[in-house]
Amino acid sequence: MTQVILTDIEGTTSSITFVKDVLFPYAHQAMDPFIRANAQDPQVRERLDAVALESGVPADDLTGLIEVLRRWIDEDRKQGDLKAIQGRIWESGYRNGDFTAPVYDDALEMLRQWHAEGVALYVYSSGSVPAQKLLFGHTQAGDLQPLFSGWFDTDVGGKREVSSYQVITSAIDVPANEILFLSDIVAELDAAREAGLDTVLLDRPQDYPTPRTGEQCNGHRRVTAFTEI
Ligand SMILES: CSCCC(=O)C(=O)COP(=O)(O)O
Ligand SMILES: [Mg+2]
Repeated sequence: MTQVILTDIEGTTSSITFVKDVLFPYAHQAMDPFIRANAQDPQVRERLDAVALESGVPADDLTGLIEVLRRWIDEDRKQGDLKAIQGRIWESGYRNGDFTAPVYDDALEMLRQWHAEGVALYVYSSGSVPAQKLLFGHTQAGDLQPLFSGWFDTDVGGKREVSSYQVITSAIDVPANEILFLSDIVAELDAAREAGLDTVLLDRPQDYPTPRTGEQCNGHRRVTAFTEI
């Protein structure tokens, strides 16, 4: 019996185009002024030091660090320090009303229904927890944060690592087979299944115009909307 639903965001509750065509370009454009204005903020400085260590760029070379962060955005790197900095940048975008977050109508309907039925809802995304809260706090349907019982990002590990789902299962404190993980990425579902979670593949035509069938689904149940779950 499913007690908990753990959901991905990009390609699952919300469109890939919102992330790739709105959020990432916004962070790319604002990266330079944000870093120059906030490099002395201890939380930002800590992230920049980590980026310096990983990239080999000197920690005092702001221009070089900005270049690395922008390149990582272009490469869609799921890197924790980049994600934390992106979250800080998006904060002003949401607060200024530069954009709101689209959540698919079927996802909205079912998240509300599951919550009303007593199913505990959690998020697991590569986006930082603050970025997840901003997204669900600024949707076209208003603030959806109260629907969720908890949030996980790559602080628990990468989304393709089995151990990440073991950490999440322990944190939620529910047997793994009573947690249903929803994602558009088969490799993430493979890792979750190996940790004992139930899985469903979101294969939305808006995000994946060529349906993934047979072997490509690797045994995960495939749906095109939350209403089919
Ligand atoms: C929290 S919104 C930003 C999404 C993001 O940065 C990202 O990389 C999406 O990853 P997901 O794990 O939700 O597919
Ligand atoms: Mg995804």
